Amino acid sequence: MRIDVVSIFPDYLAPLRLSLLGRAQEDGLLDLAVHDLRDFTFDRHRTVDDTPYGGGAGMVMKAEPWALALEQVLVAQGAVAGNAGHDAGPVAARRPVLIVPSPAGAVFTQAMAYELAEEPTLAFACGRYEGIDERVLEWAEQRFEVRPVSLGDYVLNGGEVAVMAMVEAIGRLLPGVVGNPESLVEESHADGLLEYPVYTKPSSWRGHDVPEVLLSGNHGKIASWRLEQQLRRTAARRPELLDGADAAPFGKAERAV
Ligand SMILES: CN1CCCC[C@@H]1Cn1ccc2ccc(-c3n[nH]c(N)c3C#N)cc21
Repeated sequence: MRIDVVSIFPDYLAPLRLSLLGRAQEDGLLDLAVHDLRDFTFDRHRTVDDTPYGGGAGMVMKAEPWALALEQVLVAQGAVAGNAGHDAGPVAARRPVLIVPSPAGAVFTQAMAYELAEEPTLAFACGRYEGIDERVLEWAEQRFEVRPVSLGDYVLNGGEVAVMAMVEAIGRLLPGVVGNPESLVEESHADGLLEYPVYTKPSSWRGHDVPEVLLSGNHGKIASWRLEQQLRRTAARRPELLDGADAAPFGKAERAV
């Protein structure tokens, strides 16, 4: 998978070069390109923002630098020929996905991560200030499948943190990135439930003991205990998830904790 990220703070994305995703890039499983939006400005101050029409606090990100940056992304992702002129207009049949982090977007979910992990390319537009001139999204709609996405119901200062989280959630699903793909199956949200509690040595620690069933070697009992823990945790912490999960083994009575 190729991922292109456009930001005025490219160094914010540096942690994506570390750990599992860094190894994935070294192994050729993931190709990550980060573009500085200011490289697509031509004034002395490399201006990317201006005052909002209609008044109001703050500044809005100017449209032209974004169009130039996203046109370069289209070329880099092979969606258009490199010699396409300025604003070459609508492009190839398959429009690459452009994710625009925004508090006004659809909330990012594990299901979305799985869906996006199937894409050959992804592009991310990290806004700042009060946001990006809306006409950029209108312009981009003819060239990308534009997806406004929110990390959650709280306000950040820009899109970079959201992109870091989304790229990690998506990247770890790519084949070969996580050492043991089995571990992807049992984790939170993979089956619609929160994950069960985990323990390691010593079996007794400061008066706290590991649940006996986990020391029994009885894999059937361990599996049942873990599913029960998932259901109890989900019922207690995220009851709204239980409507979509496979909670058949337990009636509503067992779900209440
Ligand atoms: C604060 N400031 C004025 C109010 C509107 C937002 C703006 C800041 N800001 C600019 C671009 C931008 C992109 C994403 C987010 C964002 N916030 N919360 C999320 N879950 C987000 C995502 N994903 C915030 C952003």
